[in-house]
Amino acid sequence: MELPRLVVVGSGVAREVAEISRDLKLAGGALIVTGPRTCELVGGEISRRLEEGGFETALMITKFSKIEEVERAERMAADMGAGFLVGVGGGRSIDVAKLASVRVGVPFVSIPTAASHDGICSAQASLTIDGETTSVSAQAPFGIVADTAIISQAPKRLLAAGCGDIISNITAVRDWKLAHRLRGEEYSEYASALSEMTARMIVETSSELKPGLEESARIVVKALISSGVAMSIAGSSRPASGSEHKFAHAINRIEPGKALHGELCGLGTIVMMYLHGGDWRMIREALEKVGAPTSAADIGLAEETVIEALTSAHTIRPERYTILGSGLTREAAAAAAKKTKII
Ligand SMILES: NC(=O)C1=CN([C@@H]2O[C@H](COP(=O)(O)OP(=O)(O)OC[C@H]3O[C@@H](n4cnc5c(N)ncnc54)[C@H](OP(=O)(O)O)[C@@H]3O)[C@@H](O)[C@H]2O)C=CC1
Ligand SMILES: O=C(CO)COP(=O)(O)O
Ligand SMILES: [Zn+2]
Repeated sequence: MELPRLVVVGSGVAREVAEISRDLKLAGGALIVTGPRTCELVGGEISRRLEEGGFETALMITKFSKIEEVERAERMAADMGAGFLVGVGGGRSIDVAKLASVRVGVPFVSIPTAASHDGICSAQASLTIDGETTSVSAQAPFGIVADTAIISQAPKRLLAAGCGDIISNITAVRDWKLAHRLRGEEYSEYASALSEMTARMIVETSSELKPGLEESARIVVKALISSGVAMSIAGSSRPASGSEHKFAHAINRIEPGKALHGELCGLGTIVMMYLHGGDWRMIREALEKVGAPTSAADIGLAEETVIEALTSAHTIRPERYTILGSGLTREAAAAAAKKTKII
């Protein structure tokens, strides 16, 4: 079980990045992997603070979490002889830095700029390899620096997406239990209990979570970290990624970049909860309260895309057994989507 050495969550903590790096006994240059927007907002500042603290830095701007970008980061890290990698931004930048760091054999520091995904703390990286979203074993961040002053100022869609990614743990755990019972898949009570409890806490506080509030950013970031710990306990993304994630990945395969990861996972959770015979209205209400989309129309998806994703989702990572089993018929997919009002 790989867990971070140090997790710092609070207002203004990004300013202490050099001191935190020294506390972690990090040495040598830092390759900072960041996105175009997040570089402007935070990445440049992190670089300046590290340089002032005596660390040499180089910046790599990435737009895609693709394996080619990981290879580019590896080359840049090797050229500068980086002692550690830093991911500054959303899930894509963090995943690229995370996987490149383990391939180079150096530690990795995670600096999220939004509470939008639970890869902040996980030891997995989700990347596009040969056009497919693939979950790759990487390493847990050595340190996490989550500055709630920065995170609370991110666009409100990102916070809502983060809630969707956490709420999706409810169906992910149901799928895991099903696979354990039907297929004898290895199962961890601790990982599943932590994952489920984290999701329940977000459902219970959903009416209090407001964009722009540091307290809300803190609650969601801590839940995302907790979800990442559940993945570390399991040694895979199983406690946080089931049928609803397959649906999200299927949508991305049909219409890439149409919506945020957590938004699609939230939408998928509504319909997968229905298939599990659970309280899908409770999921829908919680998503509504946090301002996340609850229908295809909310994110500009065509009904046909949703039906196609529902009927093809089981083909994604087929070894991961879920409620989708060997697939839904077109009629069943359309009926489930209509019943749950996602189309
Ligand atoms: N490894 C794991 O365990 C997990 C990985 N993931 C992966 O993470 C990704 C999803 O992450 P997500 O963060 O939703 O998506 P992105 O990384 O694509 O970020 C979405 C957008 O938000 C922008 N952004 C981030 N922070 C701010 C901010 N403070 N202010 C303004 N804009 C900001 C980014 O800017 P910029 O253009 O600068 O990047 C980007 O354009 C997916 O690829 C998913 O597969 C998700 C869950 C778990
Ligand atoms: O997104 C994840 C957990 O929230 C994990 O991603 P995968 O679906 O790629 O395993
Ligand atoms: Zn996810």
